[in-house]
Amino acid sequence: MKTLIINIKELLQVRENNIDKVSGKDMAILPKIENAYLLIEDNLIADYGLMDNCPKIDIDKTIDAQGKVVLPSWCDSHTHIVYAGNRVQEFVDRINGLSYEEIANRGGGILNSAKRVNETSEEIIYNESKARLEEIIKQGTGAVEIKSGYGLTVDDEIKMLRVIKKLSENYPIMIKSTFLGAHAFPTEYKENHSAYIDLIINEMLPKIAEENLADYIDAFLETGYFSVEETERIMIAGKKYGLTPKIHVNQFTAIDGIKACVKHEALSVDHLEIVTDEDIETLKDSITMPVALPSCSYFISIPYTPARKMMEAGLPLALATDYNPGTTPSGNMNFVVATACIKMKMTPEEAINAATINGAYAMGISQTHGSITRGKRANLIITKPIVSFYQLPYEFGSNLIENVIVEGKMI
Ligand SMILES: N=CN[C@@H](CCC(=O)O)C(=O)O
Ligand SMILES: [Zn+2]
Repeated sequence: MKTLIINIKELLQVRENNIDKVSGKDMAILPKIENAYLLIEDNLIADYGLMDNCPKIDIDKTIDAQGKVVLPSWCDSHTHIVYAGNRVQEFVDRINGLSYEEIANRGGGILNSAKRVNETSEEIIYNESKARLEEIIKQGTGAVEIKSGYGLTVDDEIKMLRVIKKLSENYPIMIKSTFLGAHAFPTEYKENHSAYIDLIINEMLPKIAEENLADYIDAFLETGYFSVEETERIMIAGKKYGLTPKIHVNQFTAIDGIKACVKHEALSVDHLEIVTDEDIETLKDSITMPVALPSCSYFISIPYTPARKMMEAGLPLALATDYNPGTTPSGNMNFVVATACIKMKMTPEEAINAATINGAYAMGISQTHGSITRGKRANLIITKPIVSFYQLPYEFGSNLIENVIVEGKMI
């Protein structure tokens, strides 16, 4: 099957030779071709170039993109879209003055969602989660990482991971699965942390590995959650089963967690609302991708990741949604990109690099996703007619996406 997109006003993120990520000053460069064509063969990008060189060959379908921008789909490297119910009441409680911490201390927060997962069947959780997945696909997400972490028992963590697996079997987009048993301590382990970590290591991990249910391992490294030492135990154990760490860290406090994550070669460190100069030094020359989650900062009114400072220090940065019922009930990557521009002062070029190729890196798929490169997956966003790609973050509340293509097929 051959599909040809013609008359593309701007074809963005064109990388003749594949790169795995962009860092520092290079983040400001978003290579593009104006008045371009793009040829898709089956599920892959076969060719692209100037319209003047558009191939005259037999094709099955032509799409005229006059006035429109085409770019690689968003790569959302951090979500928790498998959950049950919602936490609308906590949202209202926060408006009325309670903090995230106060709500968690009353048994709300992550433990609230864990209770809901426990009471809800796998089938219902699947149905609720697939609706979220379908929504983000329409919003331009072409690859997504999904975490467990609202189970917190052997059976319920496995239940969540099975739902993730089923989603990846039933939907065409790339889904990477992350085991987040270390998301919070269940009430019965509040005074006995090491027993819960033993449960993760000795019971959850072997079962997850046996059923091949996860690609990555995560922990919430934060004051009041998992300490540096506890997270190190989790990272070491996960690696024994081939699960690379991707860690929640520096959301509310900086407690030297990033150093431990870099030491254990985490693929990404995510949140980073609070970042010290030492953290930045630690991340330099590491393989670990810093990931910012601006919709979370927006929703629970916490600081934004200091993106400019990090990029000026030469670091790469990825952007993701953090779609979850507590701190970010939105999986809209367009809003993430706009908020990064508006609140974190990232340029549109930097934000799009962060949401495509760097997002792909943060879930280990930058060889196949995240740029317009021959041989990569044909996962594309086609916008409505717009003046330039700058209009995407500028009209932050509008849906400027006309079509999405996943694995070569229009959705
Ligand atoms: N911070 C830890 N985990 C999630 C939120 C968890 C929740 O409140 O349900 C996050 O990334 O923001
Ligand atoms: Zn998260």
